[in-house]
Amino acid sequence: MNIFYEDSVHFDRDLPEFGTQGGVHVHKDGLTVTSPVLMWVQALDVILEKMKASGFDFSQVLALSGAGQQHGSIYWSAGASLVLASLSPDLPLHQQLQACFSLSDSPVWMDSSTTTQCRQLEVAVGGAQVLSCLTGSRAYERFTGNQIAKIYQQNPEVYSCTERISLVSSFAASLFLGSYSPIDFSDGSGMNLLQIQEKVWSQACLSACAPDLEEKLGPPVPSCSVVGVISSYYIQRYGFAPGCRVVAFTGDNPASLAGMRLEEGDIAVSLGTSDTLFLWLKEPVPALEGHIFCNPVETQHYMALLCFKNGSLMREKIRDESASRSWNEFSKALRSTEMGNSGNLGFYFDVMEITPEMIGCHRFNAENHEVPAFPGDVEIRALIEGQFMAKRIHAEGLGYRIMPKTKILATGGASCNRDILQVLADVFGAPVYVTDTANSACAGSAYRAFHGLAGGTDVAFSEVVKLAPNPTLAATPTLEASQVYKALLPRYASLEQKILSQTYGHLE
Ligand SMILES: Nc1ncnc2c1ncn2[C@@H]1O[C@H](COP(=O)(O)OP(=O)(O)O)[C@@H](O)[C@H]1O
Ligand SMILES: O=C(CO)[C@@H](O)[C@H](O)COP(=O)(O)O
Repeated sequence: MNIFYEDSVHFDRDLPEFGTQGGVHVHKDGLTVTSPVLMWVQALDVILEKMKASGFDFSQVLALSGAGQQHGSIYWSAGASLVLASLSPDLPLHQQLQACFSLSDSPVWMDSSTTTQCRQLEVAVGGAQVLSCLTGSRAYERFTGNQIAKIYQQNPEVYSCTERISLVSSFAASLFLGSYSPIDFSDGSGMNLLQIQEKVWSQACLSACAPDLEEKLGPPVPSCSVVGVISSYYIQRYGFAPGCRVVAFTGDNPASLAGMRLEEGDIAVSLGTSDTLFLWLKEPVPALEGHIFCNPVETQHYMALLCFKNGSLMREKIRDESASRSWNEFSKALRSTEMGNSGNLGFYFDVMEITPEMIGCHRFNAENHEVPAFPGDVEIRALIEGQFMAKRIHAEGLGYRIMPKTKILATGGASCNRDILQVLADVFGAPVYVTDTANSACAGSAYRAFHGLAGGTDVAFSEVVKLAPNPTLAATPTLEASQVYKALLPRYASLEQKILSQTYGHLE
């Protein structure tokens, strides 16, 4: 349960021949975003060579797993499986796999060029909410089904000579297996193709996207499945032990949930440039916002992902306006104002928010009258309480329920601010812990490999990782907090609805 080796390859710097920026190519339309698939293959060569040069003892590895950005897709050309199965240990992977891809540039999660296909998919299945109930999300441009539909429509010849489509995660697993790895349920939930309850491909979605798609995807598997053993290529070239198990790879966010060791009822709050919430859900309520994925460590459960665009940048703006650009002053304001802010509530969205779709600043006094401004201290508390009430309300909208054992794991830049974390603990009525999640997706992949090795679905993940380092307690809810927020939360929710209906009324 200790991390003893870490290394990385930086695509732009270490593989400059591919000419990427931030690991991707943004195309002229500004919407299409791809990465060269051979760059990813070569990155694996580079990292394994680095490990070998450092003296890493591959023979000690009993099992491995991994994670990849969600939604991105790889198109293997006809005959590629034969090449994959007969790799020569004398040559690096990238030299041998050059002719294996029917599409050399893989669409990645940043791509937003498939709006047409999204609307087509929603119409085909009976609407956005129906699609969300089936697959956990309404149609999103980056979700793989819509990407596949675009390729089929715009490049039918590429589609027809593709024998297999992988996600980034199952692609990387395939490289280690020397054969096509199945897609796991959790990362498979980011495709708008998988029925998250039944855990089978949705025939309605498949046929709305492209013909013969089921055979190109292969059957999906539980995320903790052992999908095979390492290919002889790695045994001969790097000294892996024969029989080293490969546990299904998954998406980076599901792997982070495993790395942070979330359990039922827990919530991870990343307070970075944007704020992101990961939730562990037992009974999901798919909605038109957020994403519900199958849970990567407990097959019968779910996880949800909610993104709030107005995170730290909004906090910085209010800090600059109301706390002389100082986090210390900002904290002082939080400490000098009372929970509930004497009934003053605020909504602060500098840029168009995702959850919910809203822009602008709105302030309400205790009588629910909109007011133009608050005193500095009140403004700061209104911002932080408002941000956390919105998180709780939208999480509960997806089926999230706070339980007596709920833990909140806070990460990201603003998680160093104990006064902000105190408000988080108070609004949720649950203790807040801080955790170092740098590389949590990698740590989560190692934990998942261990889980798969220990028996997968037959063994509780929490049992397998119980000796991992624990997060640190940072804030516990104040005694009267639950009373205060019990009254404020419904008020916040109804004011949010009021602003939304005014906005939509205005747009109409
Ligand atoms: N003491 C602090 N209090 C509140 N926010 C802080 C504090 N220190 C840093 N931050 C915020 O952390 C943000 C960076 O968070 P980080 O997780 O590194 O972002 P990213 O999403 O880019 O990885 C900065 O934008 C800053 O506003
Ligand atoms: O699109 C999503 C989640 O839906 C992204 O979170 C991708 O999974 C990429 O991950 P990062 O680059 O942000 O780690």
